[in-house]
Amino acid sequence: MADAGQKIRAGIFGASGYTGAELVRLLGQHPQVEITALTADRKAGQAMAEVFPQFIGRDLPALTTIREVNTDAIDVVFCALPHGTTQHVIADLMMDQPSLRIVDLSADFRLSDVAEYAKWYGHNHEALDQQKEAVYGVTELYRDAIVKTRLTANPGCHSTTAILPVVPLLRAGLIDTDCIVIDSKTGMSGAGRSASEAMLFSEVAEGLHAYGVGKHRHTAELDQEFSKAAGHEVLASFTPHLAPMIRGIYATIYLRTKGGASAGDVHKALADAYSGETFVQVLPLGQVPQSRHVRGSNNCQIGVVADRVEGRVIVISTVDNLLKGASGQAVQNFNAMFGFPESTALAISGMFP
Ligand SMILES: NC(=O)C1=CN([C@@H]2O[C@H](COP(=O)(O)OP(=O)(O)OC[C@H]3O[C@@H](n4cnc5c(N)ncnc54)[C@H](OP(=O)(O)O)[C@@H]3O)[C@@H](O)[C@H]2O)C=CC1
Ligand SMILES: CC(=O)N[C@@H](CCC(=O)OP(=O)(O)O)C(=O)O
Repeated sequence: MADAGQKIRAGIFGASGYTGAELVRLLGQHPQVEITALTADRKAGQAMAEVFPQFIGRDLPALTTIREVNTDAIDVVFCALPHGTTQHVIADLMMDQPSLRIVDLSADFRLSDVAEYAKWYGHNHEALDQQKEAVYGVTELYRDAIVKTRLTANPGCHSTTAILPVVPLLRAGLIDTDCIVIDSKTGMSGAGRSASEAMLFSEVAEGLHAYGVGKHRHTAELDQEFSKAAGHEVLASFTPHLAPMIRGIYATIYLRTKGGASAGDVHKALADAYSGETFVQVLPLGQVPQSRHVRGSNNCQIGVVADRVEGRVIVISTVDNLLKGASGQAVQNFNAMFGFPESTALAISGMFP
């Protein structure tokens, strides 16, 4: 538990990116945080307000390289760098500054099996000691471990959206583990600010397409978390799609129930699992969520609808990829790690319309 009135000094690595900017926006409203370092790569040397004019008038440190950061003057690092690069940055930080705590938004520390990491990411993991300390950061599922860890590995945006509804159903033994089908759509900001020409307005607007079909990296996170929840290996089908919107993940999940469980039973299990949670909202049975209702908030809204085919149920889950899918959950995890109420700086409803 942090002392009352004590300000936590936060460094945001990768502050010139989309998730970095969202961290600056959120932490600017956190009464117990002082942002003392912001880093960039190509944009190092610029003022934050030059890169992101929405921050004009805010008193923020200039963007520097990571090497220029005085790590003695920070208590927590929010690391919003590309995967691959991240593992080396975090290994150095954890070796140099044992008291530092880190919330990593990249994929580098999410998979506890480093052979799986090498398979899905195409290179070996080279921070094995640090990997052993990492806790997978779906706050609602792993809060007890997150409170104690030095390194929280914030989950992927598609992964968070699917894991929140599916894991409680696996734990309760309500669904068939052979038949989990996740059809997930994402907004374009999920690809980051340095995205390729495939993210141009003219390539994405007025269309919809699947990508990473049968081989998207978040499949590995789903395998890990679903297998843990079921107590045996579970392989789900997962296909992401790029939708012509800026923010949002919207997952339609097809499930087969076990032992005659109804949509009502599924709904009750989810409502019970999240009854004490601020950020996961299970809608009344039959009500369908919309991405626009969680946009700009840290909420995940879940709907449960009976399929006309007996024994099947359709579960729909949606988050804002930059909030519950990334920076919002990172702040939620930070709050848990430092003993602040989890909703500090996150008590914001969706931005609608
Ligand atoms: N966008 C999203 O919805 C989500 C993103 N994530 C993950 O979060 C992380 C950040 O994503 P996002 O903000 O979208 O990415 P962006 O591409 O928008 O930003 C990347 C940031 O990292 C900096 N950077 C890039 N390469 C290096 C390097 N070699 N050394 C130091 N700094 C570097 C960039 O600096 P500069 O601008 O100067 O080049 C920029 O600040 C990624 O790992 C991503 O996969 C996770 C969940 C959701
Ligand atoms: C639209 C788009 O490209 N989205 C990204 C997901 C963003 C995310 O969660 O990224 P990491 O798992 O890499 O941290 C993707 O599908 O790769």
